[in-house]
Amino acid sequence: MDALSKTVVLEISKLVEIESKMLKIEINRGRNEISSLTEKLQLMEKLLYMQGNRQDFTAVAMVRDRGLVLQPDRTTQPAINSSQHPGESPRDAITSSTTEDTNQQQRVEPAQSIENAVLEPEIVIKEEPLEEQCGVFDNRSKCESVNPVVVIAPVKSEVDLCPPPVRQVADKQQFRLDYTPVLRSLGCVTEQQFEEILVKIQQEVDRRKCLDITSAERTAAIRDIYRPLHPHVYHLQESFLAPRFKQIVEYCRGISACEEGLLELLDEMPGHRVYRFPVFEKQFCEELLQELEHFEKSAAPKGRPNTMNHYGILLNELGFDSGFISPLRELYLRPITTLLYPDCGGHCLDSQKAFVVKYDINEDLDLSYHYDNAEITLNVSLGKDFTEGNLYFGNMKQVPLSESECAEVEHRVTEGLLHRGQQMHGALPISSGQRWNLIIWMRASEVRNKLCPMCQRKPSLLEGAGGTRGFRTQLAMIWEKLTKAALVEISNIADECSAVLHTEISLHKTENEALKKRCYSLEVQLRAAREAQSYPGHGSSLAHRHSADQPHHSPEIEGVFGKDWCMELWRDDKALPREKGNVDAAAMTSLQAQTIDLIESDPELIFVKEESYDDHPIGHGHHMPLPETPTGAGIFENNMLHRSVEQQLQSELNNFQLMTESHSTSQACTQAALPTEHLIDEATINTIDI
Ligand SMILES: O=C(O)CCC(=O)C(=O)O
Ligand SMILES: [Fe+2]
Repeated sequence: MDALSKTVVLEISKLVEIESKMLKIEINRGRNEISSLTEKLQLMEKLLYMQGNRQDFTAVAMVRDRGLVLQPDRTTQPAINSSQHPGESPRDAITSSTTEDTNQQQRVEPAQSIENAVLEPEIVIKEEPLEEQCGVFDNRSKCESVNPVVVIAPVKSEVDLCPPPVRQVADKQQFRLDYTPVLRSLGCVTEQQFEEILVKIQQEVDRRKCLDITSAERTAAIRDIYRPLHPHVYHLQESFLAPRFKQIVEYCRGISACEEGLLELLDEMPGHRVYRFPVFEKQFCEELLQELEHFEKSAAPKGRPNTMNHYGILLNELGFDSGFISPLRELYLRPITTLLYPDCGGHCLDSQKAFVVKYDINEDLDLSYHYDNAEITLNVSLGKDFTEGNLYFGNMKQVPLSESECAEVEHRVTEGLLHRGQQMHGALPISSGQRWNLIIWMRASEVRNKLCPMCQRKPSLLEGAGGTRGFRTQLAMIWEKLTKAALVEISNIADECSAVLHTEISLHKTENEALKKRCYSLEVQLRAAREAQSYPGHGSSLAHRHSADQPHHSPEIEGVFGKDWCMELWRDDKALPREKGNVDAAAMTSLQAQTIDLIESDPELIFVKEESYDDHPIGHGHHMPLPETPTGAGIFENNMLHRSVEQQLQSELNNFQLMTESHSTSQACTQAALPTEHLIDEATINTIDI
């Protein structure tokens, strides 16, 4: 197993080494390209600014999460229904979902109209790891169209200029063809201006390419630097969850659960498929906020939650994913989304991007109209003492803005709003306090592998940085190698073990054979001794020889195995435990019993004893057939066997008594006169007749 661990370490080190080399290359390349693209972007900003002030439309470059969001002012985004009701304020166009919401609506100050909304141009760039921008469809793979989607559109006629793939951005001619009309309309007319834009775009592309690396670096730094205030909030517990939420989930887990039944348990925004329900307990929200504020104040590095929110926290970098967000998605949210959104991958959500967004009077106040890079989004309000800041929802992104009708939804602390990621929505400005929200963008690779939700194309997946294969794939290969190595190692160990066992078995066999012979020999001597007893004149020499050759302690057969004869092993004393001092006498009794038994009955009885030698079990095929014994066939139990031998000895002695009385003198004289060696020889061929 030690060799195995070494292989693991070796393989993983190799993998990490390759991975880091690839990352370094990527970093360098990205750094070089960033500077040139930055300039281009600046120029583009200028152009758009000029254009925004000059023309009566909003230059909205909606990036569809992975591209540039160029919007002159964020307050222009809630220009809800403005096209349908010219002159009406965006907020007037919002329809409320509940009575409470209606009251809320009446209290709201009218927002700026589109006409007066064009203030400062703003470039909002989605800041997510590249793989989250457009089609991370499996580990390390990315949708090929990774460059920003430049969607430059007046509000009333959104124009989506699909992006050329990265390679083509480098192809100036192609870019010119694709973008010249729009850029011209925005005031980009000279060759120099055009060049500058190209540089900026390229820089943005490259910046995005590095995002996963910088995120990994931040994650590592946070792990090193940051000490949590409430470590327990990182691990999802049932006690964090609102009782009603648990009931809803319980219902969804039931086999008879259906959408209609579920809808009775939720607040629904009619026609929008937006649902509201309690998610967390108030106390948990407070503790989570304390933890997040503690992190905010710490020296740990922080990334922007996305391209649109400037303030907030990426929960994966802080370490919330594995212990909190993933189980929340898998165990609690998926049963709900399975019933509510089977058509949007609600049944197969398999990853997420989770973050917290923060709104404050001196920071972000609201969030522009947008859609998410998600199949389903859960947005939970965490607090803190804010007023206003409701959400509003329009149609799915495919529906032209001019045809969209929006509705405002009150967002209450501890409650969640569940909606399709591709449904257009935004957050209205807060008027006081802070507003913190937990956002979980839930994704289904099954869905996005077919159609990228950001560029609406079938994604052609690219290998991510880190070699030709994804990290997981490589890890799987290492695992396979390890399994094979383990198999070989384990087989070797098994082979060794069985070889030892086989050797031991054959040793035992040899030992048994020798012991058998020895038993016969002793038996012969015993017999001679008996006869000497009956015929004192002839037997004295044999009796003497017996006592000299076979002392009454364990005999040794050094010539056979170079080890002591072990009577205990042979006889298996487990069933008849004895004090050490009694062993020798008992051994001899038993030996005598066996010796006679060998002659009286089938010698194979000896092998039955060996089988009960359970410290060295004999494998299949080595079992000896059980003889029919006077005490019954196949008795393995040691003391039973021992008793049977004793009984046999007793009967043997009785027989012997009878025989000595009835034997003729001549017979006895002939036997007694035989030399001992000859007797032994005869005994070994098992032909002694008594
Ligand atoms: O601020 C909010 O509640 C909306 C956040 C949101 O829609 C998003 O992050 O995708
Ligand atoms: Fe959103």
